[in-house]
Amino acid sequence: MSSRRESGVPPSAASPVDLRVTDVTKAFGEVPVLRGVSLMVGAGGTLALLGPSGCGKTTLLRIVAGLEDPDGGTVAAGDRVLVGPGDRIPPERRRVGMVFQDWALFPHLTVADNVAYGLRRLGKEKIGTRVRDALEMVGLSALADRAPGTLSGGQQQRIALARAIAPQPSVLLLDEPFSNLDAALRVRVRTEVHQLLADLGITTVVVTHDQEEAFVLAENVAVIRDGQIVQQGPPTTIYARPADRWVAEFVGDANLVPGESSGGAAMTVLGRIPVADRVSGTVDVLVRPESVAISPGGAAGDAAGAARVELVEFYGHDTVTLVRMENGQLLRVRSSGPPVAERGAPVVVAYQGPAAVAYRIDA
Ligand SMILES: Nc1ncnc2c1ncn2[C@@H]1O[C@H](COP(=O)(O)OP(=O)(O)OP(=O)(O)O)[C@@H](O)[C@H]1O
Repeated sequence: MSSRRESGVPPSAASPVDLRVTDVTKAFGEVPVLRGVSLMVGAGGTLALLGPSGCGKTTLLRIVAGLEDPDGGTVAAGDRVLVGPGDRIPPERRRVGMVFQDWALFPHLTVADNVAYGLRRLGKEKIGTRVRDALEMVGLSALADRAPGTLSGGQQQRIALARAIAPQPSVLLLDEPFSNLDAALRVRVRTEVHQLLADLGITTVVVTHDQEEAFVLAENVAVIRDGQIVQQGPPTTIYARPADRWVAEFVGDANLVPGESSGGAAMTVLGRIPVADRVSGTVDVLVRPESVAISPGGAAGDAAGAARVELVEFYGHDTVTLVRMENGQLLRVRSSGPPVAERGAPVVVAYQGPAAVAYRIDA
């Protein structure tokens, strides 16, 4: 896909604004769906709203877009309150563009007419320019006269994006943008969209249930569970220091290794593991699979780290080895390159990461 940098297409005319969602609540009937959600996206930044199915992500996007009204709380973009006590800007005047999960393209309209859909209040000439710019931006100028049904999934996805950016919104919302694409296409289209977002510099919220997608696309991630934000921060922080066990397991492979912690270290079946924040007492230590070194051969006597290989998964770029420790605990170990030991072989494993996060058992 040609990008703005390559094509010379001008950036969105609207200057970036920040987006602030403050204490938003929403219930459908008696069922609370959003329970005091607050988040901030810096001007021109990208935030991924990451959570499991049914936790309220789409509802929040629809509230920002104005397709749904909150029961309480405020949504503001720059100096404009989009919705809040006593304020409500109608959807068409919010300058918020949305790409729906199913793309919602009109099958009976051409690609160009789909992209022009949100521009009806502009003059004919301006509409033509905006449509051309938007299609050029997503690299699909040649397809302007086609019907959406004759395009590939990846192309339809880009048309939906072009339609959302053509009105030059201040805020762009993407709801599960790649869920309609098969696995092979998804990674390529994701990179294209990532490049486009970087070029556009529009304040963007991407909704996803896919941790990898959230981490790749956004410089900030808000993790949502049961209608509440449980953690917000850069992907590296969320991965390394998850707020609780649930987040730890939701954002990647997690071994939770029991131990006794005091004085900044926990004694575990893997030996001594340095622990962050001097958490003490009976704990679960978060050990990411790549923080475990594995070597073939048996451990001397009853030394810590003795294990046996239960399963080997070779991924090409790396290998995940499932090992069973002598106390029965199963551990996932990720090492670069090919497998180091076969199923059933004795191995020795050792912790090799930075100070680990520990969760108190009674917490
Ligand atoms: N208009 C509505 N009327 C009644 N219930 C609704 C309505 N819209 C959403 N819900 C319910 O609210 C909850 C949250 O839905 P929402 O679509 O926001 O979740 P989500 O996190 O986006 O999930 P998914 O990824 O599966 O789309 C769900 O239980 C859903 O059934």
